Amino acid sequence: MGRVGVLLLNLGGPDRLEDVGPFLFNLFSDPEIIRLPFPWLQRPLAWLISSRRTKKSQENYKQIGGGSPLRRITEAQGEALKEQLGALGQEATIYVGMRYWHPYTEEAIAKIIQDKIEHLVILPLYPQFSISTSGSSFRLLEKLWKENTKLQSINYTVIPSWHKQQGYLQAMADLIVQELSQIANPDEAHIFFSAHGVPKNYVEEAGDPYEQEIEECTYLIMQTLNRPNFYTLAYQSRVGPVEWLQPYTEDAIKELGTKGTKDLVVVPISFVSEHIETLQEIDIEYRELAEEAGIHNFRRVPALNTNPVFIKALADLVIDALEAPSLKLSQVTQMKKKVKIYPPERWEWGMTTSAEVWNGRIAMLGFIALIIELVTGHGLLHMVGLL
Ligand SMILES: C=CC1=C(C)c2cc3[nH]c(cc4nc(cc5[nH]c(cc1n2)c(C)c5CCC(=O)O)C(CCC(=O)O)=C4C)c(C)c3C=C
Ligand SMILES: [Fe+2]
Ligand SMILES: [Fe+2]
Repeated sequence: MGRVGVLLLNLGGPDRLEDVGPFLFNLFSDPEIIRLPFPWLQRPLAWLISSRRTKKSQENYKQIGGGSPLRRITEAQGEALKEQLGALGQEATIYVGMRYWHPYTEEAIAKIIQDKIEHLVILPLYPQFSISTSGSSFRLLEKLWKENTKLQSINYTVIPSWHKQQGYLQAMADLIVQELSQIANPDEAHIFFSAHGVPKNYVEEAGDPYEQEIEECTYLIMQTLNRPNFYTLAYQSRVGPVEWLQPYTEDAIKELGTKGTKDLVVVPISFVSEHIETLQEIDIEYRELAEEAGIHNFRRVPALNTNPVFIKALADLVIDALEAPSLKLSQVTQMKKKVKIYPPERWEWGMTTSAEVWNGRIAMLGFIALIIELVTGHGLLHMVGLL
């Protein structure tokens, strides 16, 4: 085999407080994050939402040391993966491609071309597929591939999602056991899986498999754990006024408090690194909420980061992918399309009735907000709770 590369895909996060605004602008400029019927509206709306959200978001980043640890952790995962692959007899160069901040996916691709990589494995660091995460990165890569003939000669394969991978499930179960072992009555503790949410219409209209993969994954972790504890799955980090996947984490915590739960072990499920939503949202906001609800023993299972069992799982995924027939970016989108998932036309043009309604609402909101903002200096989006 010739030169082998692994491209790790991730979201990216602002390294410093002054990066928060431009990071948010990049995020909201992505049509997979905010769906609009008119592409020309995307950037003005992204500008509006990001500039109104920056201050609040910066306050949160301040609470975790003034920036996201995501770059540092993802790069450490890359180094550990390289070492593990080497130990298994597979030399490879690892590249990190972030969607919304440095090092950008485009930068990683430029290095891959420069290094004359011949075999490439594309591995998103999201165990479960969502249109808004891995889907967005695949979209971007598809575009880069179409534009560049040098990329077209690389023999590459995509790993769409890996939420059932044995080593990954084991690593998650191990971390939960470690946390439970610190509680006086471990069997009494309630295990609380908190997944990052997505708007409900992603699943119900666009056919995003995210909810199903999260549910399967949670179930399989509980099976691997093989303990008698009760468990709950809920969704965190809702943004904006529309309905997201339910139950919401805050509601579920309050309800458990009302029912008399005393020991809660929170497991972040949709992301493999510490980031703002584990360090700030769970550790600070949800902890406070739990305390108020009478849950006095609130614990959070750490993210996988460079956990050796997890890194071995990633290495196994890469080795299996190199041995299996290759899966192309277009095949992933086609494959999902067949089962009414990830339909590009529908996605771009909003052909379903309710997507139309939602697109219309957003467009209208954008227009009105832009005008009100210009005239009064006060944002409408702020009033409706989007910011
Ligand atoms: C699997 C994980 C994630 C999904 C699904 C996801 C969807 C999603 N996110 C937003 C809006 C925002 N996300 C933000 C930060 C952020 N999101 C994820 C992961 C998922 N997002 C991570 C790991 C991070 C943090 C990175 C870091 O800095 O540590 C933010 C910015 C932070 C803030 O202002 O709150 C926004 C905004 C939407 C709208 C969405 C689905 C459509
Ligand atoms: Fe997000
Ligand atoms: Fe988020």
